[in-house]
Amino acid sequence: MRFAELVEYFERLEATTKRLEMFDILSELFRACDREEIDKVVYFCQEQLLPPFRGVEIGMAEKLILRAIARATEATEAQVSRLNKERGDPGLVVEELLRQRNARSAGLRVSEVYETLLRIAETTGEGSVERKVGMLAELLQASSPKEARYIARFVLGRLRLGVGDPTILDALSKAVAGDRSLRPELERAYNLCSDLGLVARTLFEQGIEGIRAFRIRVGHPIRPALAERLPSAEEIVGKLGRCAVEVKLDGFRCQIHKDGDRVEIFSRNLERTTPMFPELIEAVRQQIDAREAILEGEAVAVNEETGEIYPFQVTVQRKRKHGVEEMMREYPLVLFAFDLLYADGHDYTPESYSARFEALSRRIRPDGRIRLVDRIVTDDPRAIQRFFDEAIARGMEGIVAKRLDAPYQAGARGFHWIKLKRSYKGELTDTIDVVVVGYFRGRGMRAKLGIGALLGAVYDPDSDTFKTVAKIGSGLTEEEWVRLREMLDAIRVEHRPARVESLLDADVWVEPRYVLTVLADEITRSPVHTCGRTDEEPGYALRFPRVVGWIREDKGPEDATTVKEILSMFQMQKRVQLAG
Ligand SMILES: Nc1ncnc2c1ncn2[C@@H]1O[C@H](COP(=O)(O)OP(=O)(O)OP(=O)(O)O)[C@@H](O)[C@H]1O
Repeated sequence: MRFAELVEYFERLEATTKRLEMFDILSELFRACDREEIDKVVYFCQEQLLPPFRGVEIGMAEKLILRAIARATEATEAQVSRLNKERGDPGLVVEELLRQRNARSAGLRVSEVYETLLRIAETTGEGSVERKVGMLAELLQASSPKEARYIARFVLGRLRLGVGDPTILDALSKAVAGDRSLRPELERAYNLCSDLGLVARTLFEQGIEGIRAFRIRVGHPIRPALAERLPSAEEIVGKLGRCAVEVKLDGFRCQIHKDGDRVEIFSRNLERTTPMFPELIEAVRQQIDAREAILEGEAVAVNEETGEIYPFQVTVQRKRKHGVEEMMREYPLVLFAFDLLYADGHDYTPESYSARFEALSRRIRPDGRIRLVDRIVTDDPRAIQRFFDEAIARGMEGIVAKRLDAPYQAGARGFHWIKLKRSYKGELTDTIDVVVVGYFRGRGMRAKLGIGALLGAVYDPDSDTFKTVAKIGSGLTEEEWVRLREMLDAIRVEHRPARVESLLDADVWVEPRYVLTVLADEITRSPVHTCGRTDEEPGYALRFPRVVGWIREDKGPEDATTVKEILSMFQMQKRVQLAG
């Protein structure tokens, strides 16, 4: 496929405000692809060169892109920079400048553009900045004005097509089978490898048989299993019967892949975090009794003298402050392992929790930074309550109860795992993670800041859409409001994104990207929000929502709380209110 053709599809995707239309455009696009390029086209749609766990980034700041534009268009850097200030989009700048020169495309193919961009990303070391600029300038020079617009935006990370992974899965299914029937099988494969390009290419090369034959592999992160909620120990036993109850630690979720001496660690949202945890890498080499293994656990800072687990604020410094080396000396981490997914050719994911935990305990050699998570196995709600109270007293977040006979459910939130957290008096028993989809300018004092309230949405994986649930106007300091507004302005979009369903009209719409944790008093029925709304019934809203903390870096928009979770929290709240 020619890149010019792909760009036509990008333009159509950008223009649509309807999710279904987006689905149709994508399936048409995929149908037009051949097997050599389908993975690349999928990556372009996801606005990446490779899945995030591969850790490949183009690594060019706006300044360098402007320099490449100047070189490609033979304008001066000052001219380019001035024009960029006016337009606010280097994509439009390069388009305009090339148009003035009557530039024509050299007939670039999708794979050529992709490979050049990958080469730019892989260029490192001395003199790499200049080489990157040179390669990009050459690519832009070979482009038509419109092609250059999208290349520049892609390199900047500002393509903003607003396409979600489930929509891509649906569209792949439609492109091959004519309908959405293949989605569950494609999704299963995706959950096992976290690489949509690979799934697409396998589908195009080997058909659905290839997808069915998909197995987990060391080095490819598996999309993590997630927990549901219930409000009490009684309800947990009611649902699971005899179950395992583990402490819920508040640190970094780590999925560890061991291949001989090579060890990789992936975060909850499947980014490669290996460099953050040198002491755990070493511990894996020493303590894990397997040549190849995939295991999961939570890494937390532990006070070696008292054995106490530090609060999250201490653990998280590993990410924010100083160098890793220094933090490692000051607050070394311990990994509390809770699951084994794979070991030496054996896929444990279809096996029961009991079998997996037993195998996990056999594979960990004692005396090191890798330990088994604390747990009990019981069918007595009082024992669970006691374990829970002790966990809270030790500063833990709560507990996670696990169904003994459940397989590992990659990429799914289900009642195989149930979390119970400390409840805040008079408030919901859990916080809610909303995606910011827009903001309102506000009145009075707030108008001065340029932002008065956020429009927060939750995620609906079935339709791959974001549905509004709250207007949030408190919880941040003035400085934080201003900082957030600046961050939102950088991702603003012209019209309501196609995947956002809203009855409210935000003053500024933004690409759904940032997730904030919100505390609220309760969930109420509301006619103004689209979360849970049907033709006959009003939606749901958060009462007195306020932001706690800051943007959740470990969560992408699709990791926000889901519509289904809001509905079940609403039911839980009714039961708790009745009981109280
Ligand atoms: N023993 C444990 N078993 C499973 N997960 C645990 C355990 N201890 C801590 N965790 C953490 O709890 C998370 C599971 O809770 P949940 O499914 O709600 O994910 P989440 O959306 O990140 O939730 P939260 O915002 O509550 O951390 C896991 O991602 C993991 O990081």
